[in-house]
Amino acid sequence: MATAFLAAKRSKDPCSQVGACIVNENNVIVGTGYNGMPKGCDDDEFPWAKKSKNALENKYLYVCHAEVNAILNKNSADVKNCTLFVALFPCNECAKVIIQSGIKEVVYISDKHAHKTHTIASKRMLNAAGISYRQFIPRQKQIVIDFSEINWNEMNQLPSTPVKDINAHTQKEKLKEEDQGK
Ligand SMILES: Nc1ccn([C@H]2C[C@H](O)[C@@H](COP(=O)(O)O)O2)c(=O)n1
Ligand SMILES: [Zn+2]
Repeated sequence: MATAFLAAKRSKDPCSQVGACIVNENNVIVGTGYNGMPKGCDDDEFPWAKKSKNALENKYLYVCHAEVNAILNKNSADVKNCTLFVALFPCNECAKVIIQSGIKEVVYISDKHAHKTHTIASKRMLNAAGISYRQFIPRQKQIVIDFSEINWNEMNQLPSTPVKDINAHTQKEKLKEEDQGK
């Protein structure tokens, strides 16, 4: 699920960044995706509005949902018997693709649109197709990714000297020694 949330960070949707991650029966990741405009449809040019009176100026007619992108991005022959992790419960259009792709389980975090017809239709299809779904309740609310952590010293939790700096230091010492005629 964390991988799904990480994928979501790439979405240009200013309102809802949704990510999805598919794993196979051995829990190996076979695809990730996030909500975005189709290839060739510039994420910076197509509209991200929600409530324009002109439907053509809203995102909904254009955006590819995270679940569909994850399925299309698969790096395996197929996604049969795989599990899909997704932040939001899949809509009816995604449910159709999920069913046809052979995914056997959906794990989601939020079902905030449970009352809406697209979710009710989605559940009706998933139930009929025998695809199980369950809510994921995270044990921890946050995971922090700290890129500087790799340079931290295990013993005292102080940043250790990055390799680049060690080299710079050694080079400085060498130049000093040369200057001193050593
Ligand atoms: N399961 C879902 C649900 C929604 N999305 C995408 C589609 C839109 O880009 C956005 C929803 O927009 P909102 O009406 O919340 O502003 O999330 C998805 O990819 N997967
Ligand atoms: Zn959808």
